[in-house]
Amino acid sequence: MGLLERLDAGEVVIGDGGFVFELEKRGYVKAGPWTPEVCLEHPEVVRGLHREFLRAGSDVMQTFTFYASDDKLCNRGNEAGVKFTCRQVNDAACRLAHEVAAEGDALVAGGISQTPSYLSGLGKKATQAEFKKQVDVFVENKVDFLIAEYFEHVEEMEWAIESLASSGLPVCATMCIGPEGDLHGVSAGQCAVRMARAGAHAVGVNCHFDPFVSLEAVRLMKEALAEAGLKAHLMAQPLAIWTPDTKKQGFIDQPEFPFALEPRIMTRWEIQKYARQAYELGVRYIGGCCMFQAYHIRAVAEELREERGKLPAAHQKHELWGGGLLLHTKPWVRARASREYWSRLSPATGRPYSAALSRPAGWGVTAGHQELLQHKEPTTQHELDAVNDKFKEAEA
Ligand code: MET
Ligand SMILES: [Zn+2]
Repeated sequence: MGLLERLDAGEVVIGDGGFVFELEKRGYVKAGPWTPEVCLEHPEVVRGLHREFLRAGSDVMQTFTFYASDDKLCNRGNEAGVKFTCRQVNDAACRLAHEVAAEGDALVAGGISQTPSYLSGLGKKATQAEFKKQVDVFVENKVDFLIAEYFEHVEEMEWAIESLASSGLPVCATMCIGPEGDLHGVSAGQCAVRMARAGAHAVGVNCHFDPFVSLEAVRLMKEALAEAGLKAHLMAQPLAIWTPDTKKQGFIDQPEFPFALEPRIMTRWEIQKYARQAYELGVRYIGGCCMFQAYHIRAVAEELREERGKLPAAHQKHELWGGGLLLHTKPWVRARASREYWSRLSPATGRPYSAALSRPAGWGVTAGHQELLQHKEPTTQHELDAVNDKFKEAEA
């Protein structure tokens, strides 16, 4: 069954988790450019990560094509100075996703994301030309559906949806926004309305915020869609870290981004709560983004086992609510084999004197950088340009 048949029948579709952050940690993606050359450089690593998510219960193998538009990939050669084209990266990514999807009953989704062309103000034609190159490869590779994800300006998202819809394939659209809406001041609700009107079959959010903040944004989207009399499936692929303290741009604005976020990682039990709340809100495409690992996806599949009527292969090594601990040698650990225990536990950070909320280190940076670290996040291209100018001054 295809994506829309599954969603129209009210089934839960479980997405995958984070590739770009995970592979950065493993040493295959560079933070900064965040591009997915690894699909060609170390295909076995990408294949292995797809397999982990499949085993954990993902119904979708999403091509690792984040930031894989030509305008983003150009001048991003690997250490050997070899450059890969959009066509090469997207084609390799499609093959890897297909290969693993065939090992289960998974769907393959081709994914596109925001482009430098849009941010540099090159306009609709140039931006869509970038999307089209990716879509052509997805269509040739016969993916099952398409996802436009990680857009923070609804205008670019509309252009992306238009490009994807021209393929005739089902289109999912998630913006990396929270309840405050996009970076142009468009509310979350209006973003959903505009995504649905542009032709998206499923709309929602991905990345940038924690599962609970993200669901708040999806709730606003749901209300606005109902008010506008529009029908679209709801989708959520949030971070697997806590971001109760973020501003408009989510975890990008946290001082810990991107190299010190580990203390914020959610437990599997917290992700189970997310899965339940997402389901109750009516979200039927439930997955994850950055920091979401296979055990988090397994937690989604386990929480929704009755609704789905099945459990994933990885469940063989994980009994519900820590049941496997009954085989532990120590009786006080055996006593933890219960829902009562894990659903009520409040974990510590383990860091002496650690705080719940963060503060950037203030030493070792220039006055110019110091000012940048305190910046109020830009919400328009004009403001972003001004901050970039300041950055250049600070560097000079
Ligand atoms: C920064 S968002 C990245 C989304 C993409 N699907 C990934 O997992 O890598
Ligand atoms: Zn992400």
